[in-house]
Amino acid sequence: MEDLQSSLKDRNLSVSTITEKGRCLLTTRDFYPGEVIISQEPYVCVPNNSTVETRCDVCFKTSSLKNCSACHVVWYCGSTCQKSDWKLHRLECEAFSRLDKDKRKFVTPSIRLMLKLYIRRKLQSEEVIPRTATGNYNLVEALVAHMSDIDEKQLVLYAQMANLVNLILRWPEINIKEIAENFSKFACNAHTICDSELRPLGTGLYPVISIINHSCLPNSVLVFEGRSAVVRAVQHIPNGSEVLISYIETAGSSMTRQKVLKEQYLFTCTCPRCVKVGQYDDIRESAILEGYRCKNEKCDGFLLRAADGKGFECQECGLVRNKEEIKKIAAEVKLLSEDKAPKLSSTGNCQEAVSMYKMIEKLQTKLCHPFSISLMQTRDKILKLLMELENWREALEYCKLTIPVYQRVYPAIHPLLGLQYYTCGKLEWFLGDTEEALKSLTKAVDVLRITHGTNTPFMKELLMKLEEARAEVSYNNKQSYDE
Ligand SMILES: C[S@@+](CC[C@H](N)C(=O)[O-])C[C@H]1O[C@@H](n2cnc3c(N)ncnc32)[C@H](O)[C@@H]1O
Repeated sequence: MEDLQSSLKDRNLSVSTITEKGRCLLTTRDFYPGEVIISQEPYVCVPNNSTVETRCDVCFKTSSLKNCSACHVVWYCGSTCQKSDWKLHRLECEAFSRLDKDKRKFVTPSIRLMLKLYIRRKLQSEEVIPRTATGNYNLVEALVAHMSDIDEKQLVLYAQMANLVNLILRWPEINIKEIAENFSKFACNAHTICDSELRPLGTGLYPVISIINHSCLPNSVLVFEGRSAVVRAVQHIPNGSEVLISYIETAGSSMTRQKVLKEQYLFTCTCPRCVKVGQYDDIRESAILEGYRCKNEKCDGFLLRAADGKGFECQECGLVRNKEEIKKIAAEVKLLSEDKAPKLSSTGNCQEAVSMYKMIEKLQTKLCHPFSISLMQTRDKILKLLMELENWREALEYCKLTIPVYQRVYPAIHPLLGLQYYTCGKLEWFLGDTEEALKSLTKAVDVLRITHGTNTPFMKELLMKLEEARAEVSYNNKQSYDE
């Protein structure tokens, strides 16, 4: 802990404790939007490999992969990554090689993350690899596990997974109860590693980043540069403040956010958004984001349960929508969106998937408020499919439909909003509307330079596109002036 405090002191940070939250990370100077507060390499990480997608175990690339010729479980993109991983993989490889082929299919990413945790711990204690102030097993021991808060079913699952880890490693000194507790620690401390466009790639444990608590209105954002976790300020954070990130998708209503936080992270959030639960403004916002639309298509009022319980009443014009009618459409939406449409997308049937999602969109337009999050999510799916089909014009129409909802549900500096502006800009550029592209790319850069910095290949490409758009607009303006 002393090592950690002194390492954090050099970065103008310190660890403290808050009664209702446990440990927290505090600033010891002011931080400004876009500044890196802290970055950390993973203590352990794994790609989310499955039968449909495989990534290099070290850099998470998907191209030119070869699997380890001894265990056939782990994949690398080349000898550089393979060699850099050998000290750690050697022990894992021995263990996998002992396993029957049919047992190897039980080696999920979570099991591998645990195996890697124990291997790293062993190698550090034997001084085969160095321990550092921000990368050592003591920091893992300090993570919250919430063992007394999790339900019986979950405990049984963790115990089964711990047994499997024991079966694979076969180390006499192993403590199964401790492994089960570590699975619980993973559940509320591990982070999903994403690429710059926030597509999930893997899972990692970053024990210092894990000290940072949650807010639904955070002052910082966590992004990844390769495997490194980077926390940047999204607003001015005065000296002595708590650094806060969001653990979840914050677009949902307070009730939805609270439910997710309670289920996965086992706490009740009291951030400035959550304290408003039950207040009129919060009820109204929830009804807009997750509720139904008015029967009168021209009215954009929000609906609340009618006093007689038989329907939902528009708070603007007083019209009541029948509960049974709503139930019927909602059931249709559920069937199509949870079953039929995902099946079509996952089998690469893009055109048919677009048609199916458009049917869902039509139903949701009848059912939901125009600012509904589920309608926005359906349109986002259509947008992505249309981009795969290279139907730029229609994709742009869908992108434009989603932006007002993004602007409503996310703060002005939020990576998802920046990325949506970027998509819009790219589509406008492809379609030759350079002036509009310049506006959208400028908005994207204004957000993403704060959340993502300016040094990654992703940001360099965006900045280059912006420069190109600027040059083209000024060339076009000059041409029309000369004429
Ligand atoms: C990743 S850890 C954060 C660090 C943690 N406070 C600690 O002592 O190690 C996540 C856990 O911290 C606590 N936590 C995080 N944000 C919180 C908040 N806003 N209010 C209350 N507890 C919070 C919850 O117990 C949650 O499961």
